Amino acid sequence: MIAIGSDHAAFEFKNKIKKYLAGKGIECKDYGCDDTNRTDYPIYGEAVARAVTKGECERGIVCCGTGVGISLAANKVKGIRAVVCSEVYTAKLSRAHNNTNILSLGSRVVTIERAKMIIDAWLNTEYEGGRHEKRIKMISKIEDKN
Ligand SMILES: O=C[C@H](O)[C@H](O)[C@H](O)COP(=O)(O)O
Repeated sequence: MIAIGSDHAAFEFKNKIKKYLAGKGIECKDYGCDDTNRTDYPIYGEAVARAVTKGECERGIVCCGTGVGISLAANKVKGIRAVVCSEVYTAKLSRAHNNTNILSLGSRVVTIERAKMIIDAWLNTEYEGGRHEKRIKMISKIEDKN
């Protein structure tokens, strides 16, 4: 199950992503927003992040105008590693090396066709572990200092 969320700027974009994932047989749970009325991305970034850390969903996809604000909000939740991507290479490496658990996309930055390619790369790449594990643990330790 993938948790998904957006602000108003990416509402239509999110719906296209949901349709794309449904076509692939991937289930999504939508944490809002529910229309194009202007709203605030931290609400949805946090909601998706908590769905992931609570284990309601395995991973999350969030979207706002640039993908930046909503990823910043998600990254404030302990245990979240959210990445903003506008190309496939970073999406793949963020999984393989950084074990990202939330993908963030900017509806005003990438086309929906590019977003689909980024999503496919991100969903289909496994974390490699090994030498990267120590670094992920170091990130967790930074959280513990807060
Ligand atoms: O990082 C923030 C996002 O790109 C927001 O989607 C954006 O700031 C919303 O802008 P506006 O309220 O002008 O639609």
